[in-house]
Amino acid sequence: MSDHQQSRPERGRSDRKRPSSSTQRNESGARGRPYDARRDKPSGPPEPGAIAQRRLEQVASALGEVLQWKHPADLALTRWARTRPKMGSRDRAEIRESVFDVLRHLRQYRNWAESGVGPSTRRLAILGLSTAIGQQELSLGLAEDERQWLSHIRSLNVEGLPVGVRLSLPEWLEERLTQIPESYKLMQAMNEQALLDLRVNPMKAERDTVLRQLQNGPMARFKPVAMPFSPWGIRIEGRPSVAVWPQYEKGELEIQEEGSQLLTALLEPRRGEMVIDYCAGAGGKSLLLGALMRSTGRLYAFDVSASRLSKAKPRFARAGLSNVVPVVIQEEGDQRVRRLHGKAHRVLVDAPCSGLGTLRRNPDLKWRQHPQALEQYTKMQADILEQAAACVAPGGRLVYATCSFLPEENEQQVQAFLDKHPEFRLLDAREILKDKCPALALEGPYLNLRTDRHQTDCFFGAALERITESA
Ligand SMILES: C[S@@+](CC[C@H](N)C(=O)[O-])C[C@H]1O[C@@H](n2cnc3c(N)ncnc32)[C@H](O)[C@@H]1O
Repeated sequence: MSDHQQSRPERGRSDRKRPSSSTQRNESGARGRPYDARRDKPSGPPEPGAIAQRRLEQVASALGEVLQWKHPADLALTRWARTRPKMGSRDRAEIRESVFDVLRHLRQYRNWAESGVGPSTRRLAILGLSTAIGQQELSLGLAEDERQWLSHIRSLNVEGLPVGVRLSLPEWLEERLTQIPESYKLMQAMNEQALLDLRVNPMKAERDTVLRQLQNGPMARFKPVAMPFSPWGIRIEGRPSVAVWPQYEKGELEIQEEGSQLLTALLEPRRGEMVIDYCAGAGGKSLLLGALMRSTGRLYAFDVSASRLSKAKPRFARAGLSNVVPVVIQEEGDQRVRRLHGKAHRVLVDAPCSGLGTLRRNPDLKWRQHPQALEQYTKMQADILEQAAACVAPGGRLVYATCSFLPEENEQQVQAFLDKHPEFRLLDAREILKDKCPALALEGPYLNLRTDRHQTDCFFGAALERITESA
């Protein structure tokens, strides 16, 4: 289940300043202090390739953990790293980048890994690490046959491979992509790393003021720029710890993907209204909703998960929001939900979904999702939409959203709802967003964001209005 959050930022390649292979590094990659790969011997110059060898072993070990698919890749990596406290942030970043590269290209890499000798996880690790640190640096730590194998693989022309292998798609997903226009371009874009998206808190700061501060201070090295569409968004390169930036600590800045910002804008909450974020999770969208309401009125943050909601509470406080009421609700028949029937001006349903629109950040979802899970999601989405819609007041707005590109989770879901509920009508997202996001080009009445066209995660949003009271 995806929660639409950006996973911990990955370090962009442009951010990497790699020491030359002859430079000595300690285990965390810092220059100057010699790293002793033999550990129990006195400190001295590393043996040639010792660093690359050790890194390769680490990547293979981390992959062994992640490829069991017991947990999302981010969590599996965090657990794996927890048992290796001596690793520095640079070690972790390089290992993560290598593992994620393997996850993005798993089908293609498995295809290549069938050739060569030794354990296949090691060959996958070689391919991932060669992307992360470069073939030349890695070669120092390889045996001669591995070096030859890697050179051979990297010289092959991927254009000759079947599409599903070239793009590393599971077969079930490859089949479903036939429903989606220009799906090749879409999936190519989804195999790229995403940059890191930030959002200014409109209650506390102006986007351009914060942007100037970042561009003129030490954060300038992350190349902050205004987002193309979101009026609150700033995009940066690299993987800095934004949580220690003063603007973040003051609640002026949040991490939020641009697509998620635009979805929130589709609800257009106003001061003094009663608004429900029906699947609030850790509060990613509630934060912007509350700020757009200028902390007035009442914003109910509902979720069935107490642990997710508990993560949202400190974020609301940091953002200076006092209008949010977090409520852990029951999946069905919740009395507190019933009491709000027909009362809310705006309701957002940020539904649980396959999360396939976030493959840039969560490439493991390709391998962890499956058609049976999709059936469960679509059923759950229809049920939640039904319950949330009951809370919308006459003339009120309902926004249904997912971070998926699959029609069965998106347009088809909305169409089925509209067929059943003539008291709702579809609004045109282009009309709603045209003043706030003048550069945003949409092809129909839905907010249909695609990574290849909008450089955001794939988000879907439909704005509906209740035109008469339901019977
Ligand atoms: C896509 S995530 C929400 C992400 C969140 N809106 C954000 O921006 O951070 C979907 C959420 O729906 C919640 N959920 C699942 N079933 C639900 C139900 N029946 N009613 C309300 N929330 C539900 C999940 O716990 C999860 O937090």
